[in-house]
Amino acid sequence: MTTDSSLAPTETPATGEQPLTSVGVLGARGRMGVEVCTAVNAAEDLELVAMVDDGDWLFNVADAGAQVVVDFTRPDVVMDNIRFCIDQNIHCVVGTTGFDDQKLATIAGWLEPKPDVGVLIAPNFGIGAVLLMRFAQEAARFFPSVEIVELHHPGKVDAPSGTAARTARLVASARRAAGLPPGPDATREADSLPGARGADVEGVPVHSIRLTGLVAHEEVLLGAAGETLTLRHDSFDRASFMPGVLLAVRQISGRPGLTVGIESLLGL
Ligand SMILES: NC(=O)C1=CN([C@@H]2O[C@H](COP(=O)(O)OP(=O)(O)OC[C@H]3O[C@@H](n4cnc5c(N)ncnc54)[C@H](OP(=O)(O)O)[C@@H]3O)[C@@H](O)[C@H]2O)C=CC1
Ligand SMILES: O=C(O)C1=N[C@H](C(=O)O)C[C@H](O)C1
Repeated sequence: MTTDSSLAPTETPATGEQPLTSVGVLGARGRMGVEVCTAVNAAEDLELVAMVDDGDWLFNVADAGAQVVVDFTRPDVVMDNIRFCIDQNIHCVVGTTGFDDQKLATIAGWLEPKPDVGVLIAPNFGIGAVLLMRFAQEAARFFPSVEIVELHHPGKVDAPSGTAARTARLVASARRAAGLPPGPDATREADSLPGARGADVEGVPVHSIRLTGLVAHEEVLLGAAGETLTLRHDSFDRASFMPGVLLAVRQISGRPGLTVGIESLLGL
């Protein structure tokens, strides 16, 4: 165990005579990759067989016999990595961001001739962040105003964050299902500076902050007459993502096809 989380799904199962699951990590020297390698090394039922940080060495994960690959790389390379793994019959657990419906459909198409291969893509492996998304979805229809603020370390390459984009889509979808307009009740026409009101994700404003000292944080602000509700999640350490990553690594071989998010693995 690499974390002090008490959540049952993160506990290393008793191994007995079970064979170890061979894991390869893509982006192994990155901020997340280092943490994943440490977590896999510490898990009694998993074996770290390949660490890759360069697309040219991708074949290493296949040569090393990886059964599961964990990808924390970059939005511009992750599709090639997933394609390679599917072709090699290797299950994928993907934390890299940047997926839209079109890319997910492409991956689903690649999986069609490979009925035994599983790909799980999660914009956030933090249990608290997953719950925040669920709570925001639940609350969205009760408030005419919803805005999202995501706050991250300055090295983050993408904006808005994958988590904020997914939260906004879930909120918009919950509001549509309730017969409400997806976005807030505020006007945007009079913005005097472009960007002052944030990015527009399916009608929901998303504001991105990059600040030294931060890791990964998100707030969903909901407003109605005379009241507001603020939902906030903070990842102060990348260890917060490891229980979710290990849960996915352990379950992916039993979940063929494409899975988005770890909600179903958590029974949500
Ligand atoms: N789902 C979740 O819970 C989380 C998701 N993330 C996401 O994970 C991704 C990575 O984040 P982070 O670790 O901070 O980023 P880093 O930049 O720290 O790490 C990315 C790593 O990937 C390497 N890399 C680049 N191209 C390839 C390739 N073709 N094959 C293998 N490795 C490659 C990079 O090497 P080099 O530097 O040499 O280019 C680098 O070491 C981002 O999309 C981020 O948003 C982050 C945290 C949690
Ligand atoms: O880059 C990060 O750090 C993170 N990326 C993910 C995202 O874009 O949502 C998850 C988490 O916010 C950390």
